[in-house]
Amino acid sequence: MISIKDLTKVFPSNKESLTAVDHLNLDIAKGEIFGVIGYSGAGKSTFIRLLNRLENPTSGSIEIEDKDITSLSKKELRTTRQEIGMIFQHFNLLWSRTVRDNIGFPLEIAGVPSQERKQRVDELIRLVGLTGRENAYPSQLSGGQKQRVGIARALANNPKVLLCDEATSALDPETTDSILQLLVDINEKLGLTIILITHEMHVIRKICHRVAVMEKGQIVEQGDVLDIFLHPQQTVTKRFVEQVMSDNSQSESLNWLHEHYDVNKIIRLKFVGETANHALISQVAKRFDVEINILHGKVTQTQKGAYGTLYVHLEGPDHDVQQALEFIRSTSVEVEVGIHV
Ligand SMILES: Nc1ncnc2c1ncn2[C@@H]1O[C@H](COP(=O)(O)OP(=O)(O)OP(=O)(O)O)[C@@H](O)[C@H]1O
Repeated sequence: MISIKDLTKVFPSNKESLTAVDHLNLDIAKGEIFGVIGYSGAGKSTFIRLLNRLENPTSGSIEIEDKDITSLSKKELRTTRQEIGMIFQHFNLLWSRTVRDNIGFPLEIAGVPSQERKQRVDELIRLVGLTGRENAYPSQLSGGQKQRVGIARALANNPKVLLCDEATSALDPETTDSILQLLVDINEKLGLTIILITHEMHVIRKICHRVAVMEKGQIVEQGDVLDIFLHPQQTVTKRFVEQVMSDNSQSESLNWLHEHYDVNKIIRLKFVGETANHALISQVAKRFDVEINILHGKVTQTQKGAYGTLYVHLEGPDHDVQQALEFIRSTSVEVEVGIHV
């Protein structure tokens, strides 16, 4: 649905020009929730602003449903922009207008007659869960409610794609969850393609189907969210995955394990799907003359299913331990012997 080829944005400057987006190539399918993650300065904001031509590219092309939006005239661009909704970290609402009038604003600009506008605004208010707050002003709303207004406004003209620029970065964790859930609901209900940029891996984990990792204006790694979490290749990706996987209790537990067990007998199992490990552990215990103790584990949910890591300790005659390990390796579970903290 969206095909980006060799997209480049150079900001000229007196001293040295800066390449914020550097020959970026990406394809995004219809109905996907696609996340782009990167640290500050990676070029994410520039990239997303190129997608709706808030920035003009230096070179390259962006096709949305076979229309190259990099070669549109100003007039064509005005109508095409209605097909691309956008929400922002700081909401960008009109402070002197009520909820209803903020949501109706893009419809006014598009010349929608007032009766039809009213109907559409009512629908959108219900969709984003703002019933009862229609006549409030932005200053009277919580952060989550403001973002709901932002989402309703972005959806007003039935866009083909919704761009989210760090849409939950200004919100507390609970409100973040409710806004992310709203985005998932909208994606499922309307089949809307969503592209979001973020520096927070838990946002990617919770709602994205696929993810691209951006560094120095380029995409250095991309794939299904579950694959990226299980097999991150690049250093930057590994750091992002650790944001979600590691927590204090985990590193404390691993330190404790290191002090109390022979490290060569600690096995890390990586598995996909919650049930796999339960069946596996009991099978190993039944088939082989080994004692298997579960030491520590964590299961993480993504939009594409669960994955987890389990630390176990195997005790028994060497031969049996080796056979048990071979058996585990023959399943889809990955085995790493001798963890290092
Ligand atoms: N209008 C501009 N003029 C000159 N340089 C710019 C402009 N906008 C962005 N840049 C530069 O381009 C690079 C990428 O910035 P960008 O804001 O796209 O990154 P980002 O990944 O979104 O980071 P952040 O989350 O901090 O905004 C940075 O070095 C930034 O200073």
